[in-house]
Amino acid sequence: MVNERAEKHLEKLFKHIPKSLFDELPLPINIVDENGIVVVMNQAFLNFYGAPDFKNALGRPLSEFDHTTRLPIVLKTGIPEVGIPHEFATGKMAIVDRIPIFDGDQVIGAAGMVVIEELKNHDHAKRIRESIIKSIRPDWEDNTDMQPTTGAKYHFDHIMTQSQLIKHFKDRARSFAATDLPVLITGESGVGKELFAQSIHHHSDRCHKPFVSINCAAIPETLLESELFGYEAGAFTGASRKGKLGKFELADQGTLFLDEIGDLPLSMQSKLLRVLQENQVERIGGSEVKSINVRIISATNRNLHEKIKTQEFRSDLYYRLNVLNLNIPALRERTEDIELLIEHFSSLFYQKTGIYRKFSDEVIRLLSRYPWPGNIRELENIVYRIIVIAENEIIGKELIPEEILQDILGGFAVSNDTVEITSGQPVNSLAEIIKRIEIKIIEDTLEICDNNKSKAAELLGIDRMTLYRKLRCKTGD
Ligand SMILES: Nc1ncnc2c1ncn2[C@@H]1O[C@H](COP(=O)(O)OP(=O)(O)OP(=O)(O)O)[C@@H](O)[C@H]1O
Repeated sequence: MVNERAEKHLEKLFKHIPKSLFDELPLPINIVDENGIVVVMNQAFLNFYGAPDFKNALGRPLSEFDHTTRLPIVLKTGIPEVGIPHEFATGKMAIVDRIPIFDGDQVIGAAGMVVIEELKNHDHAKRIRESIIKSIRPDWEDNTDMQPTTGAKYHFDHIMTQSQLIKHFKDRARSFAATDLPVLITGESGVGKELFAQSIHHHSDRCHKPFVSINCAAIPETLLESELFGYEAGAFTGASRKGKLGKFELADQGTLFLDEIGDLPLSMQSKLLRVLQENQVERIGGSEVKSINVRIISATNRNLHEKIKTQEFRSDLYYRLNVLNLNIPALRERTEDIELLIEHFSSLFYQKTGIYRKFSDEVIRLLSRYPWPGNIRELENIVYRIIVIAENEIIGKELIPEEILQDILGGFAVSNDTVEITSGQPVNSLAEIIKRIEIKIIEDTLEICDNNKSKAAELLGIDRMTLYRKLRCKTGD
């Protein structure tokens, strides 16, 4: 279906593609104009989306029909988003591309495409996708994982590590994948719990069935029940006329990932427990009970033992979820992975944008001292943040964000690993140990500040004379 208003956009973008082709094209695609109004929506898209009403979106703002769409954002930024996992308003997950359409340097529209598995066997559609992406990014190479229909994008090869401990956890998780038992993954925020959950699903017999995830902390308590169990038409005021499938039904035969399970309100805990015990769900407002076959993987960064003690988490639910367990260590407990991950994220950035940057050894050494409270997610963000502002190919320490540098310095006082107090000289007293630690901190700060003593003194919150005095103590002057 091609709206008349689309003509001028399509002329520009698809010079070589006859417009009549859109409807036969097995590549789900929709195109919006500069105002976010839908100008193209092909049959493959409607089939994929599975909501027949969606064809009414033609000529209307896409966001009215699907609040999850990011095409309006791409219209604003003009930055293509290629091979990105996306959850549609229907709860369906897929890998999508969002490509801005330019007229000169002005964005005049954006195309959204869904990378369905069937494309693997359809050279023509694959080529069209490629030419659309290359129209905006000529050096792009396709390495998108075309397994979107399951909703899980990652598998064990995506878990980069040099740490023996993580390698051991990967082996353990592989053996968990061979079973159908519930797995509870614990660990601080950003350590890769979801990556492990998706990998287990991918490695299991359920890999061709859906992987559905729900973040129990992000959804308001009042909506959680309908999100999990669905509702019948007209079940409550404001409910959709057609009713809604819950995550359990969507995940039937596959895996349901209950993220942030430690934040699940108590009232929902008992309902969840009942479903897990009976393997049956009943939609809100419904009378029919439906049997479901779902493997549960849950994750939390909370201490569930503490929550059980304070009666915020039901122990019977805990035992049901925690049959198999993985406790993923924080990044600061596996600093040997930092360099590898920096290289990994730099190379991902290069693949996506063609921009190549190398982190100097000094920067890697400094970043390895940072405690990474947000773990790998924080490291990933910092790597991208630094690369985006870097003008030269080699990244030097001046690009490390100030707050990270401050933290590295603050960390010296508490971290034994960064201060060598047993370097061959006998230590006689606490005062001497403190003196050596102080000197080590001052030396490291000077290194960070390019030997600028005023700056180092300022960072350490001491005056310059004190800094000189302390350094003189070292040399015994
Ligand atoms: N070992 C790894 N190798 C490569 N990327 C990783 C690794 N571990 C985590 N990541 C990346 O770090 C980010 C955070 O991972 P993930 O979402 O799995 O963490 P999480 O523990 O589930 O976080 P949260 O508790 O906040 O939900 C993701 O972009 C993920 O791809």
